[in-house]
Amino acid sequence: MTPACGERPKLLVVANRLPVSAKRTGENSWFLEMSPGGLVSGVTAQFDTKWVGWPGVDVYDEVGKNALSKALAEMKCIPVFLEEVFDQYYNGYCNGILWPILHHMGLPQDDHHDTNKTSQTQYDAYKKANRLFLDVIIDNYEEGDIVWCHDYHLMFLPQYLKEYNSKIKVGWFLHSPFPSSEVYKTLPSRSELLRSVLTADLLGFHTYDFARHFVSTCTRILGVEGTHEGIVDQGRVTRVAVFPIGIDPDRFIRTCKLPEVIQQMNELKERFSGKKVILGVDRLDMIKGIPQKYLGFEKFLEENPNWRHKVVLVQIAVPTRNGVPEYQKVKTQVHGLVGRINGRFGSVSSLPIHHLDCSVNFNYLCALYAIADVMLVTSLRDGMNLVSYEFVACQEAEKGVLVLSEFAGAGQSLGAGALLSKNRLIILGFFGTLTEPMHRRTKEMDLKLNPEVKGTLEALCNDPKTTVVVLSRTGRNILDQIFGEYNIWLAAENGMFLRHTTGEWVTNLPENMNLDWVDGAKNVFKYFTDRTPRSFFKASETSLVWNYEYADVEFGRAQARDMLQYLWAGPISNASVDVVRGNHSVEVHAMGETKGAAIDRILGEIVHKKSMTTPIDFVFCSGYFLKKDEDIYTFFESEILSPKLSYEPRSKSINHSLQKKKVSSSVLDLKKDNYFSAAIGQSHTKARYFIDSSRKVVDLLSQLAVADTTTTMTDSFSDSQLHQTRNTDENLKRWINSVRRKELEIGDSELIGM
Ligand SMILES: O=P(O)(O)OC[C@H]1O[C@H](O[C@H]2O[C@H](CO)[C@@H](O)[C@H](O)[C@H]2O)[C@H](O)[C@@H](O)[C@@H]1O
Ligand SMILES: O=c1ccn([C@@H]2O[C@H](COP(=O)(O)OP(=O)(O)O)[C@@H](O)[C@H]2O)c(=O)[nH]1
Repeated sequence: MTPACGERPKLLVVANRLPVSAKRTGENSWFLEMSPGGLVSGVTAQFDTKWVGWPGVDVYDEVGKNALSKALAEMKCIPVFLEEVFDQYYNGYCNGILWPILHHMGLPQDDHHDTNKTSQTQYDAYKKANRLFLDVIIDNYEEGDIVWCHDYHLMFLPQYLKEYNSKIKVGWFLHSPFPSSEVYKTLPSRSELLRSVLTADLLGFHTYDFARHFVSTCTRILGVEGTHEGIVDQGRVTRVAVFPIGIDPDRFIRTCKLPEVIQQMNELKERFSGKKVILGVDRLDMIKGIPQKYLGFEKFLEENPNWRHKVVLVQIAVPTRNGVPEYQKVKTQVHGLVGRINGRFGSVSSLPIHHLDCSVNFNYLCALYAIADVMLVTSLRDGMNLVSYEFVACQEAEKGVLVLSEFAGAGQSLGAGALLSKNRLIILGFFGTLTEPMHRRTKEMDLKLNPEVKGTLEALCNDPKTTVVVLSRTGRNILDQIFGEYNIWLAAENGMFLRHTTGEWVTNLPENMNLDWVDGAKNVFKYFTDRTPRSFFKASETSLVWNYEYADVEFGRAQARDMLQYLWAGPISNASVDVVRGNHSVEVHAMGETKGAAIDRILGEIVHKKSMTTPIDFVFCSGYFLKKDEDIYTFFESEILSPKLSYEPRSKSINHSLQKKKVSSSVLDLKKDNYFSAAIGQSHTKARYFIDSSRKVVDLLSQLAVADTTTTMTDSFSDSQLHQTRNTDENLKRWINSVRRKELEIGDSELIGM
C-alpha cells in the first residue's frame, strides 16, 4: 500500500549501532549516552526517524531487555539483542575480516591452526546476526516504510528483506571505502555478499571512487553489467550512487560560542601557551594511522630541534573494538611509541605527546578543535572522516591548518582547502618576472636575477615535490648563465629548447614543423644587415631577429619596410611563420612558437624525464608575457575544462636520443581551485589575476616555499595587491575560444615577454 497523499513514508534506519549506547545502572534501569563513531554523528544529524540497532551492551535477562526497550523507545530506538552471536559476528566477521578487506588491508594472517573453523563460525554468526536484525524489522515494519540498511555489518539484510517481502523499498549505504576488485576478491564469501547487496533498490557510497570500485567488482566477480545508473542483472537495475555524508556545522559553531566552551578554550590556550597545538581525534583503529602519525612527529622533532618544546601533539584515541586482536596490537604499539617519543624529547615540565585513551564530551571536543593550530588526519584509509569537517567548523576564529590524508573520503571534498599538494608545477617568465626591476630597453646580456628571489627560488627548486620551469623568449646562453646553479627546468626561445640544469639542451619542436624558409630568410637578413650600418641580426633554429636600434632611425625604418617586402615576396611567401615588427626590429619565427603551444610539449618532456607518475595537483603560472604568449594561461584553463588523459613526449634530442614512452596516468589533476595564474603588469589578460609588479611574485613564491598549500595561495590572491580578472565559467569559455584567434603584438617586442 502506498502512503496516502501528503503522508510521508516512514524511514527505518537499520545500523549495527544505535545512536545511543546503554549502560546498566540497576536491575531495570539504564543510562543512555551517545555512541561513538561517525555513522552515528552523520546520520543523526540529518534524520528524525526510527532506528533499529544493537544497544552497545549484552543483555540476557528479560527484565533488563524490557526495561531497556522501554527507555530506548522514548528516543525512537528499537534494540536488536545479539547475545551469544555478538562476539563472532562483530569482533570476528565484521571487524576481523570485512573491515580490513574494505580498507585495503587484506585478510588477517595469524591463527593459521584454526582458520577454517574460526572463519566459518564467524560467517555463520554474521548471517545469524543479520537474521536477528530482520526479525526486529519485521516486528516493526508497516506497509510503505522504507528500510535503509547501513554498512558492512548488514550485507545480507537486503536479501533477507526482499525474500520476506519483495515490495519493501530497501537502500544500503556503505560508510567505509570499497576496495579495488583485486583486494575484494580475496574474500571467500565475496559473491554471496555482493549478490545480497544487489537485491537492494539503491546502493550508496561516500565517494565516486568507492562506487566505481564496487561496480567494477560486481562486473568482474559476478559477470553482471555496469552502466552509468548502476548494475544491471538479467534486466533488473540496482541503482548505485554517491551520497557523501556531512555534519551539521551550525551545531559546532553554536557550541563554540557557549560561555562554558569559551572558558575551556581559554584554559587550554593557557595550558599550551607558547606552543603550537597539533590535534588528532580518532578511534584507536589501525586504519586511522596513529602509529604512523607518531612516527612522523618523532621524525619532525628529530630533524627540527628548534621545535622541541614549542609544539605539542594532543591525541584523543577513542577506545574501540577491544575484542579484536588487531586492535589490541595497535594499542600496544601506540603506547610503546608514546613512551619512546616522550622519553626522548620530553622534560619534567613538557611532554611532546599528550595521548588520551578515552573519548571526551562534545563541548570539550569543540574547545579542542577550536584552539588547535593544526588538525592532523593521517588515515591510511577512511570512508569519510567527519573529524576533519568538525575541525573546520570550529575554526572560525583561529584559521588553523587541516593536514588531511588523501586516503580519507573527506580528502575528495575538502581537498581544495587542505594540505594535499603533492606535486607542484611552477612556471615563470624571466624578464619582468624574475629579473631586477630595470628599463625595458636593457640588453639581454645585462639581465640579472632579482637578488630578492634567489633564496626562495633555490628552496623551491630543491623541494622534491615542486618542479620549477622558467619559460622565456630569452636564448639558451643567457638562461644557462643565470640559472645554471639552480635545480631547474629552462625552456629557452619560448620553449623551443628545453633543458634541466643537470642535463643537456634538447630541441622541443612540434612534430612536422617546416623550417625550409629559414635559410632563404637568413640571406635576406644578412643582406640588410650588411647594408644598414650598426644593425645586427640573431638567428636560432626557428627564428631570426634583425635589430637596428643603434642605426640611424629613419634609415633603419625604411630598410625594415624594404626587408619585409623582400621577405613576403620571397622566402616566407608560403611559409608558416609569424612576423613581428618592433620599434627597432623585425622578427620572423616559426608559427605556433608561443608559450601556450610549447607548454604541452614541455610538460610531456618533463613528465617523461622525471618518470612522473603522481599527477600534478597544483600549478602556479606567472609572467610578464606578450599578448600572444598568454595562450599559456588558456592552455591550463582548457585542461581544467577537458583534461587530457596522458602526455606523450615528442621532442627530438640534439645530443642524445630520447626513448619515447607513454605516460599512462593523468598528468594534470587540475580543478578550478588548484590552478593559479597571474599576469604581471597587464590587466587585460587571460590569467586569473594580475599583479602590478614583479615584487609581488617574489612574495608569492616565498609563501609557496614555506607552505605548500592551495589555501595559502587563495589567501594571498584575495589580498589587495592582486586583482581578480574573472571568475565565471562563461568568461572562461570565451577566453578559451578567443585564444584561437591569431594575435600578433605590434610594438616594442624586444624584451617584453621574455
Ligand atoms: O561502531 P564501531 O564499531 O564502534 O565503529 C564506529 C563507526 O566506525 C565506522 O565509521 C565510518 O563511518 C563514518 C561516517 O560515515 C565515516 O566518516 C568513517 O570514515 C567510517 O570509518 C563504521 O563504518 C561505522 O559503522 C561505525 O559505527
Ligand atoms: O571523544 C570523541 C571523539 C570523537 N567523537 C566523534 O566520533 C566521530 C568520528 O567520526 P569519523 O567519521 O571521523 O570516524 P569513525 O570513527 O566513524 O571511523 C566524530 O563525529 C567525532 O565527533 C566523539 O563522539 N567523541
